[in-house]
Amino acid sequence: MIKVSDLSFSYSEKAPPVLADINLEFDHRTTAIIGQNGAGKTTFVKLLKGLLKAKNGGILIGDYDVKMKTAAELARKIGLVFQNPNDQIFKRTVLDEAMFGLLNIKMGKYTAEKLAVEALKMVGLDDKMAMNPHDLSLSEKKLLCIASVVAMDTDIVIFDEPTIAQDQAGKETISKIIRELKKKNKLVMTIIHDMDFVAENFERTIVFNKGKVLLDGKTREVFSQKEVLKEANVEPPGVTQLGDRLGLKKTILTVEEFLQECAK
Ligand SMILES: Nc1ncnc2c1ncn2[C@@H]1O[C@H](COP(=O)(O)OP(=O)(O)OP(=O)(O)O)[C@@H](O)[C@H]1O
Repeated sequence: MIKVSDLSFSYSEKAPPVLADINLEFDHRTTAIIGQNGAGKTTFVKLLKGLLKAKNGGILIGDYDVKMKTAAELARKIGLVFQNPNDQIFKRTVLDEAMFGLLNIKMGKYTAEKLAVEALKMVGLDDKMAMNPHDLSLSEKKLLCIASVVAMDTDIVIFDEPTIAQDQAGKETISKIIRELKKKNKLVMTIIHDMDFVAENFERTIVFNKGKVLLDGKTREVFSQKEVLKEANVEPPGVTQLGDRLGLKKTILTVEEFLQECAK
């Protein structure tokens, strides 16, 4: 679905590369990209979305060469939910905000409204459609941003730190959205520091360290490699560490798994 070949990137001629020789392929597995601050995750995602252009290397999304496509063309293929909702929201009502991207790609008003309402239902904001987005809580603003991207029905949806400002109910809503998008055969990716959420929701995990891929594999396998993770200053989820300290053989990803293993 996405093929990244020999991708390198620097913000300026003189600066050292932020990303160096990245080769990755993405299929339909839900995929988390993790790594400490400054590892290059956001830069990578901006390159996928065409917000930055790389001089070296290539990115193919299906048969699209990202370098050759306009922002509008890429908007139909790949959606990005920003970390900070205030960077994304600017319309006067929740419904207008959710419709904005669709109208921007010249969709008819009737269809745009239908898709936007469906997406707002998915995130549980359909009873707040007439409200000003700025009167929503931070958690609701984030859900609105998710709805605006989901409404676009892109093949790829990327969440930048989806769980920030979410309480447990908000996190569960986001987990449900991820599952529904996967059911629709979308590629769901995230860049994230919340390891518990990664363990619970993502099949594949890629660890970036200093602009390179340090680990890439099934989430359980990645979190089992605690010594390598240390190199990237990444701590496995709390429940994984607890299971390890108690000497459990299996790498534990969720509280349910922990309880099951302890009951054996
Ligand atoms: N616009 C920019 N101009 C110059 N350097 C930048 C710019 N944006 C990011 N950088 C630098 O590029 C490197 C990678 O940053 P990036 O934001 O991609 O990392 P990250 O892994 O997403 O970090 P975080 O987890 O903090 O979001 C950092 O050293 C950062 O300071």
